[in-house]
Amino acid sequence: MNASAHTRIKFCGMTRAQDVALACELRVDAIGLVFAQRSSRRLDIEAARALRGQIPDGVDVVALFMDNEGPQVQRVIDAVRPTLLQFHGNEDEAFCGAFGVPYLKAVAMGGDVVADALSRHPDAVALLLDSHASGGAGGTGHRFDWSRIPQATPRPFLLAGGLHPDNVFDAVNTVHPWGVDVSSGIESAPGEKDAAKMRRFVEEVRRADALARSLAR
Ligand SMILES: O=C(O)c1ccccc1N[C@@H]1O[C@H](COP(=O)(O)O)[C@@H](O)[C@H]1O
Repeated sequence: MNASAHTRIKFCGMTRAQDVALACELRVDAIGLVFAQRSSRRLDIEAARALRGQIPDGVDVVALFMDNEGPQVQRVIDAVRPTLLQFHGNEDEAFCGAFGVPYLKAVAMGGDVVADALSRHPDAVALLLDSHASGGAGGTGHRFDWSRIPQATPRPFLLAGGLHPDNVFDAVNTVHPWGVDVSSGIESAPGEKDAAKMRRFVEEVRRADALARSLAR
């Protein structure tokens, strides 16, 4: 058990100023802005720049891509200045590392997990274990079978996929992830976050952290 348990929280798919403001007030660790082509939460660069301007130093700004072209990724980096990139598609290590910005790499836990998928990105800051099958998008609200997570992972990992305020306490207690990532579980509609769900989600993660600390004493 970790005596200083602090599970990182990433709120993803933010599209509205009031949601970003509340996420910052709740002191989440990272805010995700989506640039994946097929997403209903996709932002254009101007909207993303405006939201980015609200986010204080110390909160990671994560730009999420899914098989976007390199020049598109670069345009977002130049205009939005994310502190982290998140690659959710079939991007290889060379592509992910080519932009000189630290990155998270999503691993598809929903299909046939290729044995070495977890080891392919030794330079990633962390892996993001999500419920999609390879080639599928995230942000679906579905969870995967957490028992598929190996005992030891080569990088720290964020747990994603189908998390919400009613299951995140169990998730943190069962899986002990480095962080949790949530999108639809704190929404009232795609891209529109629900203030009460955002608050409860953070409270439940911190309740799980407090339990972990008390068990470590
Ligand atoms: O959020 C999206 O629209 C999205 C689109 C394409 C790839 C990934 C996407 N989101 C990521 O998926 C996970 C899981 O989402 P959910 O909590 O199950 O709704 C989310 O954490 C985002 O990082």
